[in-house]
Amino acid sequence: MPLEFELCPGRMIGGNHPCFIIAEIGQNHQGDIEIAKKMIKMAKDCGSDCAKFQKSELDHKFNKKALERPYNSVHSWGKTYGDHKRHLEFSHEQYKELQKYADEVDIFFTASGMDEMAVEFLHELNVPFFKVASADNSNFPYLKKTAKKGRPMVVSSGMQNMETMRQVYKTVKEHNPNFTILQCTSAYPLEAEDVNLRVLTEYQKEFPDIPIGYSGHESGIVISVAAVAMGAKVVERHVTLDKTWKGNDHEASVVPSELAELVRSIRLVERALGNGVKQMLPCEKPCHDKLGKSLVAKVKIPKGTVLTQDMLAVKVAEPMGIPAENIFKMVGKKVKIPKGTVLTQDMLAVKVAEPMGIDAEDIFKMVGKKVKKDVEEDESILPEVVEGYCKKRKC
Ligand SMILES: CC(=O)N[C@H](C=O)[C@@H](O)[C@H](O)[C@H](O)COP(=O)(O)O
Ligand SMILES: C=C(OP(=O)(O)O)C(=O)O
Repeated sequence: MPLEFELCPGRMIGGNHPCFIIAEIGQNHQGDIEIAKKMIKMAKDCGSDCAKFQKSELDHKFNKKALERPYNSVHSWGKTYGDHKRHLEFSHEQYKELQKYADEVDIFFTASGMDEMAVEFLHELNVPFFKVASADNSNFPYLKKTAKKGRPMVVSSGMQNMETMRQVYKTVKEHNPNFTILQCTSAYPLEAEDVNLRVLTEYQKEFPDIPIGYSGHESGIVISVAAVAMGAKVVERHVTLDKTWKGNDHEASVVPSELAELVRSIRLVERALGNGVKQMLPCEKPCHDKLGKSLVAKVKIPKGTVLTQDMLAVKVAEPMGIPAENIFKMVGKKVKIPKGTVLTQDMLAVKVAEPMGIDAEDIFKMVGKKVKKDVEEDESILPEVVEGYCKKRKC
């Protein structure tokens, strides 16, 4: 059983706990705090566990030239990348307001700290856990500092290979046992061929003592649901109010109806995953009673016969006999008279018996009568065992 830990106050993840679903609002709020609040409410209404943002201290995340680089994309909110990012970045005060709002709405609130200074701020803000965005999974000084703060961590693994992820695991583990690694491919939107859900299985082998999860950027919800079937204990998806809005992530996001369906589907799949113990369940009884196969005699089998396989057939039988799967165990066994058998003369013998059974002189009267309980070979046939047999001459 992979490790489980408390990711948010009162909310465990891993093991058999429900998958933790993160609605990644990211920068899909268009730089508008009212839209951001609407999205927090929407995340809650759709059943997600957490509303997440992206917090950067832009002068720490980017160098000067990177902020000055022209950003000519249709998704740009400014002439330079710096202008674009400044438009989308909420201030500390706005973060406090959003956190308060999330608290009122009753949904966990956090953000990825996109640089060390942002992590400092989020630590002061007392977020329940730190999200490490893919761009920081190779930022080892950041990982070490963040891990040392002692809050649980969700570490994404986009743009990375296994060797570096092993290093990430070791680095975080050294300072903090409570973290999860998410399989992620950083492309927007992500094609199915590039999702690589099997990495989840590899992660679980490589890192058996932490829960694993999935951060998806594909269109639709099916792949994220499949990730849960493959063992993801955390699922993160970008959310939007409109996929056609300006912004790099909207197309790879889910709209409210999809988010609600994603949550429902994940909860359904969780119910369906079960405990892995293969057994016939009580709910299968009606089907088994109607169509379950059992052993029937292919030929007349007199009492005392040693069974061979060619005497037996497998059928839907009324009443149901010995379960079909026991056919090979039956071979070599001697036949007794089972309950309900109509007696024939060759099933009966006359002996000095203990206890004394039906009088020997009644042997012919027995033929054609049914036995009410199983009679073993050589067992006395008592009057009460034979249906309609009356010991007294008068009946
Ligand atoms: C790798 C990473 O950080 N990815 C984030 C999370 O998935 C994204 O939301 C980016 O912030 C976003 O795609 C950037 O778009 P633009 O460059 O238009 O601001
Ligand atoms: C970029 C982020 O996430 P991911 O790498 O999982 O897409 C993020 O959380 O800000």
